[in-house]
Amino acid sequence: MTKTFKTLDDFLGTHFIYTYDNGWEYEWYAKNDHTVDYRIHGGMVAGRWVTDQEANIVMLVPGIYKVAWTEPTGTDVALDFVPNEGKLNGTIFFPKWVQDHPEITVTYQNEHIDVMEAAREKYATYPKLVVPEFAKITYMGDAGQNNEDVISEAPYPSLPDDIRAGKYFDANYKRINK
Ligand SMILES: C=Cc1ccc(O)cc1
Repeated sequence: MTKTFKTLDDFLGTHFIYTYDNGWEYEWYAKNDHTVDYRIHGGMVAGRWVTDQEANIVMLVPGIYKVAWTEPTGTDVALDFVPNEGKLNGTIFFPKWVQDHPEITVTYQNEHIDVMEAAREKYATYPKLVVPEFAKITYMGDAGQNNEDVISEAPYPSLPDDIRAGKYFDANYKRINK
């Protein structure tokens, strides 16, 4: 993708893969102006994936976007995308229980909201683990808004490479092997 991002509309519908400087690899999709989907390929909670997470998404100045949300786990996230420079800055605020029991969150969260809510009541919230990192964007795709094919299956090891190699989506940004 070679476009220059100028407006909020340029950002909405964009699909990203990026690697944080701590080595954690994430895939994230701006599904529409209040919704995000993501998959986690590397790091403390690799294997976790989420669709239809409500988020606040704004453009700060042309081409720079801020996204923030709070999750059923109690994890809070703030991302600042600078796609024209191929980078972002993310801060994740993990409750203590996610640091202590990351495996509970490694699932398709949408089917286990009750498990997340029970864990956040049962285990400790504090002290939180704050992870502020820059990331380099390794893939950008124009998926269009509300595309349910973008984040539609569990992460597996070659998935980011398959996407980057153009083997995962067809010309209409639909999954090839569904
Ligand atoms: C905890 C979710 C999350 C999603 C994307 C990202 O870049 C950081 C955190």
